[in-house]
Amino acid sequence: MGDLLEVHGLTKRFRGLKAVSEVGFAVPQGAIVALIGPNGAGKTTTFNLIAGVFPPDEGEVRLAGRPITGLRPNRICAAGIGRTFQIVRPFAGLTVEQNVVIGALARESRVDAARAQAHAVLERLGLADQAGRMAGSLTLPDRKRLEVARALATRPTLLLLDEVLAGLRPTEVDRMVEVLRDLNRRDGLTILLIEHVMRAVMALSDRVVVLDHGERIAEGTPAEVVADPRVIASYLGSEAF
Ligand SMILES: Nc1ncnc2c1ncn2[C@@H]1O[C@H](COP(=O)(O)OP(=O)(O)OP(=O)(O)O)[C@@H](O)[C@H]1O
Repeated sequence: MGDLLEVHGLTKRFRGLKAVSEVGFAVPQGAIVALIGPNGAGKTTTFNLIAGVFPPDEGEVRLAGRPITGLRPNRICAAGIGRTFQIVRPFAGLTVEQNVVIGALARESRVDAARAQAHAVLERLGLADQAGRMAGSLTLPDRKRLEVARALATRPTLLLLDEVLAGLRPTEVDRMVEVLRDLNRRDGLTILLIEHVMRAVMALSDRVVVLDHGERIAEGTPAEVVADPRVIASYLGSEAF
């Protein structure tokens, strides 16, 4: 199968600092690809460039062969890219269900259809029994699942996940890994994830792209990447995994 997402020569500078420098990689249709690297490597900036938070200084992003570079976030969402944020920010004063309905309304103008879509997603993520709770009262693992639910409710073909496993206990990590694997295998959802939890990266990813100081320093299967001396020196050597 072809590539769903293609990133070519992406560059972004912040006041002279090259946060992302000529980064290129592809996410094949139906694959799970991980973006890893030390703090400040440019991972979230790369997500922001893909999701249209700001345009790149140079480079191109294509979704299913169509250029989407520099489009606004709502257009990128409509094109089929859903994302979560590193800092989980649900509308705390709204219920879990209302939060997910808002996600669904990004792609669906009828409220009843958005509500049905929200229910399906909550069911899928095991959050249906929490639908009436205030989002602000959820535990961290449930807030993380709500964040995934909000992104999924936009009916993406490509899901961008920014550290959805951070702060979870090992059993909670395993549960989320199962949810993501199921979304990928059963629904054919293509996933690009930023993750520091290497156990999950190894378990989930078909391919891994490694960034350091804004540059792509390695790419390969999980086994290839963890054996790469450059990756060990810049990142894995300092990670407990
Ligand atoms: N909006 C911004 N304005 C100025 N500098 C920024 C901005 N966003 C990111 N940076 C800088 O760009 C570099 C890359 O940051 P980025 O957040 O993309 O890294 P990261 O790999 O996601 O790191 P982490 O694992 O800590 O989330 C850092 O030096 C950061 O300080």
